[in-house]
Amino acid sequence: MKKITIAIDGFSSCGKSTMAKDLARKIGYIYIDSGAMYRAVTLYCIQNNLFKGDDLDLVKLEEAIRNIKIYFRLNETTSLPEVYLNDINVEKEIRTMEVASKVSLVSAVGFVRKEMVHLQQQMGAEKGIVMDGRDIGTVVFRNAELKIFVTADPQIRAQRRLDELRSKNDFDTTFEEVLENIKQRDYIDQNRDESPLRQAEDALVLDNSQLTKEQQMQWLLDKFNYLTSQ
Ligand SMILES: Nc1ncnc2c1ncn2[C@@H]1O[C@H](COP(=O)(O)OP(=O)(O)OP(=O)(O)O)[C@@H](O)[C@H]1O
Ligand SMILES: Nc1ccn([C@@H]2O[C@H](COP(=O)(O)O)[C@@H](O)[C@H]2O)c(=O)n1
Repeated sequence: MKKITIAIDGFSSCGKSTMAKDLARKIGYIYIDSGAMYRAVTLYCIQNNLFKGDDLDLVKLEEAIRNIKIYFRLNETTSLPEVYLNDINVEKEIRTMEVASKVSLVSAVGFVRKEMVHLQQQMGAEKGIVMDGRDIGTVVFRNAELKIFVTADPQIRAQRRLDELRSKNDFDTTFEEVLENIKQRDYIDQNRDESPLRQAEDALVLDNSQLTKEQQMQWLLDKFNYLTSQ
């Protein structure tokens, strides 16, 4: 069967990667979490002291950006791609609240986006890919055959993320901190000049506030099956 490109965009912590990962596994496509790439650049900025508070040293970052090597490698046990920053697996380090609190500042920078989009387009050149993010259907793969825009109530998103943090033994972060981070990232992502978070005109919208993971997966699979049976 001819492979297609699937773009899943939407708000922070609304379940995009859960859906994208599950679908890719079911249909045998490559899965790419584009947010992990922006998180990896942010981790680089933190590790190299490019932040003074919320001020980012753009001159140093621009000098460094071409030497920041980001790629994915499959974890043989989980069969999921994991992100590498300059040859080090940083899959765990990029998921901290510190990175989450700074990533939208980094992803708003034009030259950072240019580099990441270029890499993402290379990864999807052969199709057969499910990529999730903020600008996949509007910028990275404008011609994607299937575009999904996911949303959910912020309070529900925050509770899901908090449950996840608790399951990873983070008992320090509060519900209010998670909610604030989600709202702040949504605001910056929607209001930045470079590729702001928008629903593509040809995207199908899914509000999964009241859906289980299984229900949202079935919804997505139905859309995929319908499209590829045409
Ligand atoms: N329908 C659902 N019901 C309950 N929990 C869900 C549902 N979908 C996803 N989750 C959980 O919500 C949390 C956030 O999901 P996920 O990481 O997939 O979101 P995301 O949109 O990719 O987030 P981010 O933009 O921050 O990367 C995860 O803990 C996930 O297991
Ligand atoms: N295509 C994308 C993907 C992500 N971002 C930015 O990265 C942040 C982290 O992404 P998650 O999916 O891991 O939450 C996100 O808040 C965006 O600022 C982006 O700009 N474009």
